[in-house]
Amino acid sequence: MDILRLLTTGAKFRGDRKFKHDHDVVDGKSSSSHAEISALSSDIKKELDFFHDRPSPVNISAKAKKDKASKKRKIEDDSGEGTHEAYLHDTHEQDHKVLRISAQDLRKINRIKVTGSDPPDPISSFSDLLSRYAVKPFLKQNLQKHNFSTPTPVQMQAIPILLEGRDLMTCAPTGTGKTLAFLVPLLQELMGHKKVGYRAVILSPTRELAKQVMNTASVNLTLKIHNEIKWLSEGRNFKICMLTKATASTQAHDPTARANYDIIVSTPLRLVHELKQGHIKLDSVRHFIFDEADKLFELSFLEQIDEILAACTCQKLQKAMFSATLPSEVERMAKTLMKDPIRVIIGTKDAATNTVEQSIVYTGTEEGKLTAIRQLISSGGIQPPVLIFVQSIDRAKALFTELVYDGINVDVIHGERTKAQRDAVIERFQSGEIWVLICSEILARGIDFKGVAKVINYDCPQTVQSYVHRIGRTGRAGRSGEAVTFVTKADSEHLRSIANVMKQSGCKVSNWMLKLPKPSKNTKKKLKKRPVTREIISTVPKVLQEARAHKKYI
Ligand SMILES: Nc1ncnc2c1ncn2[C@@H]1O[C@H](COP(=O)(O)OP(=O)(O)OP(=O)(O)O)[C@@H](O)[C@H]1O
Repeated sequence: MDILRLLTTGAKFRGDRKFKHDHDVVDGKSSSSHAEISALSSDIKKELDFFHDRPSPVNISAKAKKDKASKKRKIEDDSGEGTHEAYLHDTHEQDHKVLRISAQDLRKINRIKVTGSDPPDPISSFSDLLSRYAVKPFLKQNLQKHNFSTPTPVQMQAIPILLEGRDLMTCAPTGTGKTLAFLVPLLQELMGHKKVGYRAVILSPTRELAKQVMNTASVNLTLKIHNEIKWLSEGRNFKICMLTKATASTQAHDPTARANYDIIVSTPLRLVHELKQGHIKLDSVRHFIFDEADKLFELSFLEQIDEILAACTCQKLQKAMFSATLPSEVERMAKTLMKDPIRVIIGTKDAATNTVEQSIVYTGTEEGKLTAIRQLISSGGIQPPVLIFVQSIDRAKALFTELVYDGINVDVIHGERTKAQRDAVIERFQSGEIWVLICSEILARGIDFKGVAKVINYDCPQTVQSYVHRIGRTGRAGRSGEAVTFVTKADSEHLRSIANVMKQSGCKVSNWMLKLPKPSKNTKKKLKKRPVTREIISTVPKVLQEARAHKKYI
């Protein structure tokens, strides 16, 4: 028997939940409410509790239990090093218990692994920033105002490292707040410099080069960063140059405006273009952030990264890289650019976020996928908002045509749609007007859609990194999510590595999947160059397909 057939029994769709919750989410009644995060996280295990809404193990320690009346207490520091105050939150913010735990324990509880020379202790609360680093009060106030009460593990460790001026390489799961982890120290540091033009660069990758001149992902990534800078810097006048095709012709060129800007947020291609035109100078840049760093260190970007770094001539250039995946070869390469870097891994390297319930469905054939998705929908197993990933633009269009004919509230985003169309689709998806969004790899990274309930990998991702980033569009900021991956026989080469990711994040996986043979180096190379060839998505007879082709749906 084909072992892949066994996967069919692994199908697990929940039809018991109604749409009400998701309506509330997309209506904004409960989008990213921290009350909800709190409720959800009470169900999750301690190591998954990135957002600390669940009482900490130290909170329920025997010592803490003994002395309930006391607001402030001390826990002996067994390690004898790095003792500091830790705020462990009760459900009511004002009811803090101030405990003393070691840096070691704090790291252990939060699964923070640090290597490198003399790393600073992690912070345990945003208040630590005031007491230890005298950060400007506006940062703490803005965090509070926007309900960010406790740092996530990556923030606990990355913020002090950056505040101490060190270079940093970070790998932390998707949706765990890496953006704030670099923005908080960056804004603090910028407050201390003289305004002399661009002093910080935040680089985000474009999705694909050449053919897909489609910048939705990168534009939205840079937009995400831009938005976070905006609210975090409320009350202060930071000027951000978001380098896109549209803005490049205006703000970046104007020498008076340039002198006032503090931060450039850009993609490598755009920045190199502006450098070559002589429109931008980076000689005052002191801080360099590589967001989605592993993508930026792919071969296709290296030349541009070199050119950009060569333009940053300031002696004191701090570099930091962040990603949810960090392949070893990328890490090796990145290390050569850094000075005595500290390496921070949250949980396990290249792991999926633990807040996503992952499953695999063997569908046999391409046709089987359509049947599976229709079954999923008719059984009430899809709770919006849902993201469906496919392998190519053509497949995105074909699946859209199929699903729209089924009367599903669906739309599609790909490189052949205009920028205005793409922006409109994203806005409608975020507002809840569209329930199901079909997309190519383009939306796999970085995008912080609020409350995506489910990710469906209609086409199996071709690398572990792609899998981790795609499913990371759900289960963000401590919320729970689901991810289903459809596989056919053609995907058998990828199954083992996906099964490993699932196992690492605590999902049930059949042993035989983990025991599948490793693909050879040659096969891996081939797969990298050319993704699996798939049959056309369609259950419609050819005659009808042709008739449809005359109409314009997209
Ligand atoms: N300390 C915090 N408490 C609660 N929510 C937070 C905290 N920090 C960040 N968030 C929220 O978590 C969400 C995910 O953050 P962010 O987009 O920075 O994740 P990420 O780690 O960069 O993910 P990805 O790897 O997918 O890009 C955002 O909505 C952000 O506002």
